[in-house]
Amino acid sequence: MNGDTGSAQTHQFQAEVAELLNLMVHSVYSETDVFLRELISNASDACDKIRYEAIARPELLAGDDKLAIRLIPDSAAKTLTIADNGIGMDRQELIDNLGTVARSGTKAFLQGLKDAKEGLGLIGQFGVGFYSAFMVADRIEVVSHKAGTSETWVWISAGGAGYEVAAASDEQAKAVPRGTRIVLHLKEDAARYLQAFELERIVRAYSDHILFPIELVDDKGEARQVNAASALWQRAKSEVTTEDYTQAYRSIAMAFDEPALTLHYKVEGRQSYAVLLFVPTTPPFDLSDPARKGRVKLYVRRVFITDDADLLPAYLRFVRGVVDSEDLPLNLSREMLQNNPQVKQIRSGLATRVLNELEGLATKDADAFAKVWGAFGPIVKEGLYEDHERRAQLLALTRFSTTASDTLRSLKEYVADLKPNQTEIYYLVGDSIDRLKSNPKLEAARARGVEVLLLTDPIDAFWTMMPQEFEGKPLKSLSQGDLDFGLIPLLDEAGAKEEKPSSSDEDQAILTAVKEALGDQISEVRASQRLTESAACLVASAQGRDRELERLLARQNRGGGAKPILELNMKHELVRMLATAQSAGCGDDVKDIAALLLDQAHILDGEVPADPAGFAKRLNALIVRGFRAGA
Ligand SMILES: Nc1ncnc2c1ncn2[C@@H]1O[C@H](COP(=O)(O)OP(=O)(O)OP(=O)(O)O)[C@@H](O)[C@H]1O
Repeated sequence: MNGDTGSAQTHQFQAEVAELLNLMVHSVYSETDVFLRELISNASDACDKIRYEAIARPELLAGDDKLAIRLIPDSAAKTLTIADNGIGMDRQELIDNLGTVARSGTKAFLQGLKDAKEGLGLIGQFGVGFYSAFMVADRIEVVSHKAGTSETWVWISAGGAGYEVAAASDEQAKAVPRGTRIVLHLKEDAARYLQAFELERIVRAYSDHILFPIELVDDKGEARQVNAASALWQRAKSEVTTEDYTQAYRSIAMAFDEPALTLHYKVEGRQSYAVLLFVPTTPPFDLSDPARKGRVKLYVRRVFITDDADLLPAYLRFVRGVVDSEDLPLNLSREMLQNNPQVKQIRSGLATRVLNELEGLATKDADAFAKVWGAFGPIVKEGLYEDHERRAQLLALTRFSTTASDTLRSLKEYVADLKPNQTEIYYLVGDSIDRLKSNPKLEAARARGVEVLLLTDPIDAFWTMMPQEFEGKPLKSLSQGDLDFGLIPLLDEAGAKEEKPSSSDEDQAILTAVKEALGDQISEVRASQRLTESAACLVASAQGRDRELERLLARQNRGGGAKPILELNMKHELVRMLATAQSAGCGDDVKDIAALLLDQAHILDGEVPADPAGFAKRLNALIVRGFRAGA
């Protein structure tokens, strides 16, 4: 019996839990069935845990080694009980696990849940599983006995602000010799969860592939197994229907959508393992979690080991599923997982296979691939930054917005459409497609019909930092370093005879005067090869970081601050005016025009001029002077 047989202690829920419960209790969601899947999934996790722990401590299973989950409806009491003989929880675990939500991003999740019309999809993904039971119950009692301990504890809550934890009565303790028994006092409108056929239907729909038997207990106390409890990944592909896969996906990934891609195969040879992986259609909720953790579950000979084995690289963390090894030892420790050569081999094989399958999908069904890319492209691109080994394959998979088309393009398509003498793949990084499209740095490329990749995902500024090439063509930023489009013919040859950047004395004098006027706000002033219409733009040096990356880092106060180069369009009227002002000895005009050119270049990059008031003042002064001179 429990050492502490004192009266019940009342605890407050963590604020986020209280808010969550409020949402659940007053739930307007019609699909409340999901609560059962959540509780069964927790029960199954508890069975997984004890089976794993028992590898080292077999005594934990003593007297009761047939792990199972039981559903016990009681029409008279209007309760539904979900019981398991898994690992159980002690007093502190009841408080920690059922009184708080440990996951980061809870606030964002709650907001998402409030905003979403169809918020249910988020419930399981975020792991508020247990609390979803308050959609159907107005009071919940959890009686739990942790394996290997001698105490049984009861957690009780009616939603609201708090819960109670007390030592179990003798009768309760006897009913739960190990594991957890969750008694739901069903709300009036949830009475259908007392009906056997309804429970069976939900189990088949959501939890058929749970590995432990789920037994439905009738009013005579007789139990009947209602799930298939088979490891679907061990079955031959020919025996599995699309419907089976969808169900398995939903139960393994706790998802509600259809898988966009299913990989089911067995590897045999030096190492044998079965793989069942899914690419979801809708992005899982934890995709932007900074931990960037994958969730592929590792089993060893049907025993669940961990979902924390990083079986896929972080940039494939949206892939869900199972790997079941025949050869790994059951008692794999964390260190072994890190360093085990067999696990390493599995990792490498999996990543390659997933990328191959994605490639296959892109070839076979471009529309389906476009959807996958739309949902996960920005994540996959992280691989361009961190997976050097597979970079070429990843670049081939990547789809880009470009100046040439309204639909996304691959580099293969880009390279097939190169202009005569074009030896590089051009790109521009920024924060929105529309803003990039009006960026003056595109002007010279546009005049030659040269296609430019428009990169707007935050990760783009990072992977482009490293030298990249596709089929021997280097990728080149239009906002960095020197550009030489000279050999690529203009579209309108007749209209504009290609001119090399001017280097006349007058031009040189303009460049020197502007540099003098702007001082160390810029590192250099030079004649531009990229501009045909606009007067000025800012670029980074060939050795420095690209402009967009500088901006990103500066925004996060992480360095940045390298001085840009100001490029001038020597044919532009405003720039030519500098020469006139200079020869007329109007030093102030030269200064104002130079400052204005720099401010314009910042604005065209989507930035605010360093001194907005000064900018407005100078602009006004110049306009007034212009009008006066013309009057
Ligand atoms: N039947 C059970 N047996 C043992 N522990 C349980 C049981 N049910 C819940 N728990 C514990 O309570 C925790 C919280 O459960 P909850 O359903 O809220 O989220 P979760 O299961 O951790 O997340 P997810 O739903 O994403 O798997 C679990 O992680 C587990 O530690």
